[in-house]
Amino acid sequence: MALSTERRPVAYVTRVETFSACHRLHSKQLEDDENQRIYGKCNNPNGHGHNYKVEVTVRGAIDAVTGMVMNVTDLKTIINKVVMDVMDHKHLDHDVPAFRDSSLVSTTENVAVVIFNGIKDHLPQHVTLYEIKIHETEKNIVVFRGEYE
Ligand SMILES: Nc1nc2c(c(=O)[nH]1)N=C([C@H](O)[C@H](O)COP(=O)(O)OP(=O)(O)OP(=O)(O)O)CN2
Ligand SMILES: [Zn+2]
Repeated sequence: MALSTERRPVAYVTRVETFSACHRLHSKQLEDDENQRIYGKCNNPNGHGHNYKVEVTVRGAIDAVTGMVMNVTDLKTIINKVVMDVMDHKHLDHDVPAFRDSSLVSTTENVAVVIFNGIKDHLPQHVTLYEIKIHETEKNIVVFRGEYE
């Protein structure tokens, strides 16, 4: 059987979800006064809440038969499992194992990394996770693309 040499177009597909959660910016590796100095009002002992918007973008070749990189319905199922079931209406520091059981501070940067690492292994083999973008507020937005230095 001859292999096709035709190149397939590559596309980026994004699914957006929102979830509500509360948290406190507080490092277990710092003294209380240092936490207060660095995080200010976000170090409030009783925490504060956000309506997070998370954008999950995958990259892959468009399948010539289905016309899809991957079915967005399947992406929705993965996001529900990794993000919504775990983080929605939760206290990130007390309820989410990635923060509760570690010294990770629940900054939006770290929320993005946790979501990225949770989603990447659930994707079909031919698809890669390109980017997690989180809007913590309308003004505070973080992108993680799986990069390390
Ligand atoms: N690099 C980061 N800095 C800050 C983070 C973060 O995740 N990464 N998070 C916070 C706090 O969680 C805080 O809730 C942000 O609130 P705030 O700055 O008050 O939010 P707004 O910008 O929307 O509100 P303004 O009233 O316009 O200041 C802080 N820093
Ligand atoms: Zn906050």
